[in-house]
Amino acid sequence: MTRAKLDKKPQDVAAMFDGIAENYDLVNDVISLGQDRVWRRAVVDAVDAHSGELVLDLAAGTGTSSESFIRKGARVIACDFSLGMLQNGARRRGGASRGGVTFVAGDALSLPFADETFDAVTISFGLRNVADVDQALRELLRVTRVGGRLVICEFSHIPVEFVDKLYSTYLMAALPKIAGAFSGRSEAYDYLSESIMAWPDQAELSRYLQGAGWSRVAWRNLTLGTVALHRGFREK
Ligand SMILES: C[S@@+](CC[C@H](N)C(=O)[O-])C[C@H]1O[C@@H](n2cnc3c(N)ncnc32)[C@H](O)[C@@H]1O
Repeated sequence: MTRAKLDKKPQDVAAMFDGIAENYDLVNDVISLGQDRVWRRAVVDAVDAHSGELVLDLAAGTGTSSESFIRKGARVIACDFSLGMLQNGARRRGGASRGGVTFVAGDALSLPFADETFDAVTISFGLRNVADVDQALRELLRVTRVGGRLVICEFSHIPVEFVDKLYSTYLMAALPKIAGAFSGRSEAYDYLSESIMAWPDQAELSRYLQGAGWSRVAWRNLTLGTVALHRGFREK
């Protein structure tokens, strides 16, 4: 099976997600001990989508991160470049455009949308996988209307060093084995652990957002900082 490496070649990343699409949501529940549902609720609250708004859920995968927005009356475009993930999500929902969620194939580095299309843009557990984070943040800014907002949900780092070290041990030693038992694809979860450990911390990611043109950037930690929500606004 193809597994991505830290150079995050797009074809490797897309093929890896194609390979784990079938059990993707189940494995998330298992390895996060159900915390993924808490994180998703926090994203929905942070995006705070209103009825009639158009939301881009980038790197949406099977669309699990997209679903909750429609309950608030917004329409959602769930965009991803893994056709395996998109097809799995569309199959489960009975179509590629059903009940307010529309699946669209697209690359975060060159989004297939016009300037200022969306009221809000969000990306959950996707930004860490793109080959050029700065370009993805600039693309997200381009497709957001002036006054619109961005919410990023991504694995991050526990601010207490010895607890972070313990967590790293779990990531490297246990997580790929547990995920492998449920998915049969432990290599993909080796990549997950490695990419989390190599990912910038909360303050550094904030600087990336500011550098890409996002304003009023802030973050907050979830589950001790294993996950962080970053927020920004497009002001001009
Ligand atoms: C860990 S999954 C997250 C899926 C979903 N957002 C969730 O929270 O369950 C990461 C997703 O990012 C997608 N992805 C990675 N790089 C991408 C890119 N350059 N353009 C579009 N999607 C990308 C992958 O195909 C994969 O579906």
